[in-house]
Amino acid sequence: MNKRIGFIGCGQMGQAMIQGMIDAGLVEASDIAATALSDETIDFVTDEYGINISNENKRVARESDLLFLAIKPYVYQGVVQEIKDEVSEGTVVITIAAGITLDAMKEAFGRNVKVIRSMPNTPSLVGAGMSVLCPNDFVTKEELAEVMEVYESFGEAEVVEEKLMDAVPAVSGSSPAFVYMLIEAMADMAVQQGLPREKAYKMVSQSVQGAAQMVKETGRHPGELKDAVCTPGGTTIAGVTKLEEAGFRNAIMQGMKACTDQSKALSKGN
Ligand SMILES: NC(=O)C1=CN([C@@H]2O[C@H](COP(=O)(O)OP(=O)(O)OC[C@H]3O[C@@H](n4cnc5c(N)ncnc54)[C@H](OP(=O)(O)O)[C@@H]3O)[C@@H](O)[C@H]2O)C=CC1
Ligand SMILES: O=C(O)[C@@H]1CCC=N1
Repeated sequence: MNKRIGFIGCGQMGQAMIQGMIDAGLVEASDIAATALSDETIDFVTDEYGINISNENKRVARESDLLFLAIKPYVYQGVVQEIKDEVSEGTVVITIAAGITLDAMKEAFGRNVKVIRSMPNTPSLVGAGMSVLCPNDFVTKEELAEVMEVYESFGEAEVVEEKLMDAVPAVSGSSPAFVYMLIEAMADMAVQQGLPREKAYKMVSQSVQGAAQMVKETGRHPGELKDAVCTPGGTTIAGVTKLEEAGFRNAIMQGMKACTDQSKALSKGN
C-alpha cells in the first residue's frame, strides 16, 4: 500500500492492528510510524515490531495519509487539540474508541476533517479481526476503500450507519473478552475434573473456534446446530438444562446490553 500509515498511541489495539497488517504483507514495518507516551512502550514496540515509534504526535500527524488514533477515549480531546493543526486536508483520521462520535471529532478539530469512526478488535493480532467502520461525509469512496483494505488485511470488515455504532462494541469490540471468560470457565472445570490445563485450553478453544466456523460456513441457525449436538437423554441436554437454570443466555444478553448502554453513555458524554 502506498499510503503513509500513522498511529497515535500504540498499546494493545494499535499493536494488534500493526502486527496484523505487517503479517498480511500490506506494509513493511519500517513504513509505519507510531507514537506512545512512555519510553517503556517505545522501547518494547521498537524491539518487537521494528516500526518507527517516538513520542512525536505532531510529526506523525503531519506525515500520515491514514492516521489511526489508537488512544483511550478520555485522551482523545487532549490529543486532538495537540495535533489538529498538523492534520492536512487530505489526511483520513480513523478513530477506534467506543463512544467517540463523528460530530465530537468535528467539534474537536473545529473544522471539516475526513474521519472514519471504527471499532476493531484484538484478534486482529492473529489475522482474525472483526472491524466495523463508519465514514463521515468528507471521506471519498476511494479513501474508504483504502481504509477497508487496511482492516481487511487483518480480518473481516463491515461498514454500518453511525446510529448502529453503539451496538458494535458488544458484538465485536468487547465480545472477545466475553469469549475468553467462557473459555477460562470451561477450562477451569476441565482442570477440576483432572485434565491438564494446557490440554484443557487447547480442547476448549479449538471447540469454540470450530463452533464459530460452523455458524459461519454452514449458514445454519445456531439453535439448529445446538439441537444437532443434543442426544436425547445425553450429556449435552443435561448441560443445556443447567445452563438455562442459571440464566446463561439472559446473562449474555444483559452483558451485551450493558456494553451498548456504556457506548451510548460515552457517545453522549463527548
Ligand atoms: N483493547 C481492545 O480490545 C480494544 C480497544 N479499543 C479502543 O482502542 C483504544 C486504545 O485501547 P488499548 O490499545 O486497549 O489501550 P492501551 O492503553 O493499551 O494503549 C493506549 C496507547 O496510547 C498511548 N498514549 C496515551 N496517551 C497518549 C498521548 N497523549 N499521546 C500518544 N500516545 C498516548 C499509550 O502509551 P503508553 O503505552 O506509553 O502508555 C498506549 O500506547 C481505546 O480507545 C479503546 O477503546 C477498541 C477496540 C478493542
Ligand atoms: O472496553 C472498551 O471500551 C474497548 C472498546 C471495545 C473493547 N475495548
